[in-house]
Amino acid sequence: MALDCGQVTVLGAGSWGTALACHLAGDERTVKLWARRTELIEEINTCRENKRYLPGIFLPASIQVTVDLEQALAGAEVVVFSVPSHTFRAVLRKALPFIPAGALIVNTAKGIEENSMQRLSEVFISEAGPARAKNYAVLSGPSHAEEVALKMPTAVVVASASQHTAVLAQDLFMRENLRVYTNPDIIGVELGGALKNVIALGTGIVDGLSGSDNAKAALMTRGLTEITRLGMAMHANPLTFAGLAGLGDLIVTCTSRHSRNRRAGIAIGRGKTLQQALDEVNMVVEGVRTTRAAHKLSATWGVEMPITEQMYQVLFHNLPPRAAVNNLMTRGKTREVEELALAKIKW
Ligand SMILES: NC(=O)c1ccc[n+]([C@@H]2O[C@H](COP(=O)([O-])OP(=O)(O)OC[C@H]3O[C@@H](n4cnc5c(N)ncnc54)[C@H](O)[C@@H]3O)[C@@H](O)[C@H]2O)c1
Ligand SMILES: O=P(O)(O)OC[C@H](O)CO
Repeated sequence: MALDCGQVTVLGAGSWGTALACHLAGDERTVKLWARRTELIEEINTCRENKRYLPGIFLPASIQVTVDLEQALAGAEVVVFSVPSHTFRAVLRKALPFIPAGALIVNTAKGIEENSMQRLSEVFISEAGPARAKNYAVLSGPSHAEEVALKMPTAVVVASASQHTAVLAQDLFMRENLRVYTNPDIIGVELGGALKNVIALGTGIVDGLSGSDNAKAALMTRGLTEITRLGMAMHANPLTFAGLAGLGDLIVTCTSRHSRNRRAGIAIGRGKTLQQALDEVNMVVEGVRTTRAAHKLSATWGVEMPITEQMYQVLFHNLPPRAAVNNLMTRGKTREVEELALAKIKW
């Protein structure tokens, strides 16, 4: 049952913002879509299509596109952020003066701010103040825009410091084709959504190198272990990583042809430089910045993250991918479940 609210404003007219605007349109409400580029407005107004970011999807007339942030946000009861995570602080800062008090804010970006190492809810609080945290939710999980736009069955999760806000966001997005769960663990949901991109770059590299299914399964499983280990140090609920924002998104991003992170990894595995891979994908590949942030977080929290370490060396220090694989395979022997004590399983 969709939330009965008036105007929704979506900030960011890339693949995800456009797909979510389409998803939310059509319930007798106005959806305003804020885009950065004027050319996109002309294209959408004439063709009702976002050809670069979501080709082949019809945008209903109830979606109004604008480049004017003040106009986009006037009267908004819900504001959905769908800008790349590294631009979130700047866009938020510009938007805040125009966001009506009490509006529900849903962030759909997946990343960790590189310099501050802040999760995006922390970025939000640092800009908007703690009083607004109760209106803030994050939406995450395995949800490629191309499939949501085609109404393919999808399940996602919303997390918020406030249960009331999480349920409002759940009601807003829930449809026959989109099942929405709530989770109080905002730390885990944010970390899962951001860190899976590092692993997806890695499985993409394996696809580019050899296509070994065994190696990809090992990377996904051990990747999830190190994400969970960092998450636990940062006070997330370990079970969140077994859910949609953890395992679910890891699976889709590591295996889908739609994944930009995986595609960038494939190009690197085939011998392209990082820059050549990014140029080839030509859309946001958040795993690159997230690898730097995760590398710093691993040092800050004193958590061992061997896959992240090797990805960091490949992306930023020209370590050949085959050498990275070899480094991972020849590490000292260890136990599978390091947190044995926590799991209360003892020999
Ligand atoms: N595409 C998906 O399937 C999907 C699914 C779930 C979550 N997300 C998340 O949504 C966020 C947006 O991803 P996307 O796939 O829509 O990206 P995209 O590459 O398709 O589009 C990025 C959009 O952001 C705009 N942009 C770039 N820099 C900007 C800036 N400084 N200010 C304002 N706008 C700027 C671009 O013009 C473009 O419209 C990311 O954090 C991503 O992880 C994406
Ligand atoms: O295309 P990717 O690799 O950035 O992944 C997009 C979404 O995070 C999938 O849920």
